[in-house]
Formats: sequence, C-alpha cells, structure tokens
Amino acid sequence: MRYGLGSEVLRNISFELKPGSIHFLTGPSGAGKSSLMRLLFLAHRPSRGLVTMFGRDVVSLDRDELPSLRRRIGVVLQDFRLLDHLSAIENVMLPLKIAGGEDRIIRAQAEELLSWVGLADRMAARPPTLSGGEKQRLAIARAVIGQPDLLLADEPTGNVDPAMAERLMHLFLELNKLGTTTVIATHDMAWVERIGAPQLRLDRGELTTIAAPAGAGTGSSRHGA
Ligand SMILES: Nc1ncnc2c1ncn2[C@@H]1O[C@H](COP(=O)(O)OP(=O)(O)OP(=O)(O)O)[C@@H](O)[C@H]1O
Repeated sequence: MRYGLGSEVLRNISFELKPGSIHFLTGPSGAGKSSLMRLLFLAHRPSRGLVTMFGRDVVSLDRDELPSLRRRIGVVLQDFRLLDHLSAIENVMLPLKIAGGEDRIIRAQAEELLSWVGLADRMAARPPTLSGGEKQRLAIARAVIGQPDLLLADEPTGNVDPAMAERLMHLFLELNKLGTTTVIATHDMAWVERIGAPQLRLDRGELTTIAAPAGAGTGSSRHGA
C-alpha cells in the first residue's frame, strides 16, 4: 500500500484473520498500523497485491458493493468518523437503524452501551461538543452495537483512564467471545501480555506474526470473515 505517489508504507505482507480470532496489531509509531486498519476497513485499496475480505477480492469490488461489506465491520479509527449533525445516541443507533431495527429496541440498546462506556449524561450531545476521550468511547459504542463480523479498533484505550480502559477491553473480549473477529492496534504492551492474544507486529511496513503464548484463550468461531 502507498499513499498517492509516495513510497510503499506496507509491503511483503501476508496474513489471514481466522473467523472469531483476536489479534493485537503492534509496532512503533509510523510502522503502518493505521494504514493497515484503513486497508482492512476498505477505506484504501492495495496499490498491488491481494486483499480478500469475507471471501471477496476487494480490488474487484464495485463502489456500490462497499457499503454492504462495511456494514459487517465495526470500526474505531483515529479520526473517529462520527456524524457531527447527529446526537451521541443517534450516532450509536445508526448502524442498527440502517439494518432496519425497531427504534424503541435500538434506543434501549444504545442507552445501555453508552452507560457502559460512561456517557450516560452525554447522550444528547453532538460530537463536536465532546472531549477526545468521549468521542473515542462514543465511536466504540457505535462500533460494537451491531455485533459486527469484524471489529477494527485503532488505539481504543489511548485517551481513557485505566479503569475505563479495563471496561473497554472487557467489552471487546465479550464481543470476541460472541464470534466477532477482532483486531486491536495498541502501543500498550501490558494489555498484549495480559490478554495473551497473538500479535501482528509491524515494523517499517513489514509484518511478523507472533503466536499467542501457549494456553492463552482466544475467541470462538462464528462466521466467515
Ligand atoms: N494520509 C497519508 N498520506 C501520506 N502518508 C501517510 C498518510 N498516513 C500515513 N502516512 C505515512 O505512512 C506511514 C505509516 O503511518 P501509519 O499512520 O499507518 O503508522 P502507525 O503505525 O499507525 O503510527 P502511530 O502509531 O504513530 O499511529 C508513515 O510513514 C506515515 O507518515
């Protein structure tokens, strides 16, 4: 992958995310973690090589096929991608509204999630009035509400205190147990060691896979990712 005519920021990479697996994406600043996340979210196409998502070659996808694939992906990227003209709760409800859920049920689910991430008193606020940490927690609630097939979280605990980081990590692990294939980019090696999931380790655009320590439990399998 390259940006425009720049040099390649990811190269010689080959890996597979098994359905229901959980991986940490690690590596020094500038190694290419966010770029790999953008590739997996189908926000960028590979400049060469092959990326297959849910069994589809992403390079051959038509533009109008992207939304239905993206709906299977919950994403917490560093730019949050929140809709500023909607309230916090409307942002969280949106993925399920698009999927055709009943308003009353979706609202109750969104309220429960927003309370879990500590935003019970900010449900009516619009994103521009939220702090960085609040926006991040809002993006997390929106990413997980639909129990996506794939969850991509880029530094999801970067702007929160240790108690909230604990809560958020618990949320991700619970979702993974329900079958969501999970990739969490982090600089926080304490989490990587504690959870004991395998690592996709990037260094200057090249990737090494580091297996989970023996005996470490990872998620269950649900559907093809
Ligand atoms: N939009 C962009 N246009 C051009 N180059 C970019 C762009 N975004 C990232 N890069 C470059 O791609 C390389 C990888 O950056 P990336 O943001 O993916 O790294 P990272 O591992 O996520 O870093 P960090 O941990 O600091 O967030 C860097 O050399 C960066 O300068």
